[in-house]
Amino acid sequence: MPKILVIDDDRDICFLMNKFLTKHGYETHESYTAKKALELLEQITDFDLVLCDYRLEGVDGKTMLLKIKEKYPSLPVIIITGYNDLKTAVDVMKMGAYDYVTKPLFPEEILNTIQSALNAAPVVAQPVHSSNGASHLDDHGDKKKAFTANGDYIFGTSAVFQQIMDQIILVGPTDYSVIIYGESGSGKEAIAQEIHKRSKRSSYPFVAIDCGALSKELAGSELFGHEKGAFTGAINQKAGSFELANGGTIFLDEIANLSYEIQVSLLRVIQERKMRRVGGVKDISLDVRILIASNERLWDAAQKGKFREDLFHRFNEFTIEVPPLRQRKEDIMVFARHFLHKANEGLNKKIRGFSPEVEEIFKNYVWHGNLRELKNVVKRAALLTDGDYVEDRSLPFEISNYRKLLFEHNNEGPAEAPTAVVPIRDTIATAPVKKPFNENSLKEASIDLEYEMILKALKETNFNKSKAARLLNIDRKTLYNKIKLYQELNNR
Ligand SMILES: Nc1ncnc2c1ncn2[C@@H]1O[C@H](COP(=O)(O)OP(=O)(O)OP(=O)(O)O)[C@@H](O)[C@H]1O
Repeated sequence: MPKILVIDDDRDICFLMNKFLTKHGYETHESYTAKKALELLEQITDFDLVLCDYRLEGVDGKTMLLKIKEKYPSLPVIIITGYNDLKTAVDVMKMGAYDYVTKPLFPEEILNTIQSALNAAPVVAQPVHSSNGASHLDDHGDKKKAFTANGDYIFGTSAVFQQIMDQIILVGPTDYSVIIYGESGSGKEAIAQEIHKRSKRSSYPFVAIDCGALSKELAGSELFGHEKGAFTGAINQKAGSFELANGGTIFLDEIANLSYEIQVSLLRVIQERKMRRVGGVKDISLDVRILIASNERLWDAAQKGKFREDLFHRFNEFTIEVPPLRQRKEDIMVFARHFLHKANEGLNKKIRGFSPEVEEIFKNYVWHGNLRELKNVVKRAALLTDGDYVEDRSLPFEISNYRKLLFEHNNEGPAEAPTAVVPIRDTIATAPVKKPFNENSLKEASIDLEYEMILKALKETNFNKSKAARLLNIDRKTLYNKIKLYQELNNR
């Protein structure tokens, strides 16, 4: 029976999750505080999954995630977050969370996410064997059909995605290292998997490692393995990711986060094509293709002294740039339909598509969390849809009202004639993390609270900004200034 740790200071949520998950055959343990959760993780060492609220009293989700990952790097962690914290959710994904679910919580949605987290091999993705692809992709020609080999990976229709696809086709069969650049959730790992599938290594493992989630202390052991007794806690001998990937491909996500020492070891492994486990004396021969991903330009990181230049040159054999979803709007509905098709399968539903309003909203929304955000929004909307089409009422408030929430960003001129427009959603997405009870962040916490009140007033007045300002007992200009300040704070 899989063991799940639920961490939430809302006791009702813990209670309900406990009841619901137990009914579905899981053993659950709950904790209302970060401290107790960490104690539980010390006592019970065989949890299969952690479900953790982002805003715990005194500790934010990032710190909590780091602590969990420090001890159990491959334990899947699902973060519970409000839509206001989406930017933060994106960040925790970068740090190795498996996925996030947004409040209000829907048990079925959580169950779905838990099941896919438990079914997903945490590190080693199995070689893919071909099966029938998704039907709606068939009219794109043979070459491209191959991309649906596991029925899961699809291609967009934008010119830029076509170009990415051509690059995958070109570089896939070679043994080149590839650097994949792109925002979080834009599909870098999916591209890496596709490259692997198209290589002669496809029947060997594909191992994905999130370097952002590796603590400095454990990174060596995670990547290169360790011998029994190599350090305190090394109770057994363990093979590292490189060894597991032997013959196949290793994907190092957020590579710039690796410490300098590990970068040195990595260079040695690449140059000599062999490695030693931590505490080991025997060399192990390696034949592994390395694919890497980064949010940050590695050349820039090298200039700042954060990333070794020699390592950069080793990897810099081929580069793929994945633009954010908002810059390839033609892809949005292609992916939305694909995710709906997958959600239908998972939920045993037959939703036929999206209402024209939803399509319009999707095309105009900013998608800071890229494909991952789109996938989660579609999954939830599918869950809430009873009819044939997904309607806008099934979307999160911030998305369905995105246009209404467009906010003038003009301090001086009349509000009616704005010179620039700043989507309020941007400020939501970059909301600073509230750190209650921390003296230093008291100011941030109060700004955050102000922002929530502003959003509430806008909702209550149906987005009439003058009325909202009156309700808040401030003038319109002050309202704009507050939003501007909020955004500046978040852009720091
Ligand atoms: N071409 C695709 N077809 C189908 N699903 C995709 C495709 N690309 C990405 N996805 C889905 O979108 C989500 C995000 O993709 P992925 O994990 O590859 O992004 P990423 O850029 O590696 O994110 P991060 O930097 O946060 O690790 C995943 O659930 C993935 O399955």
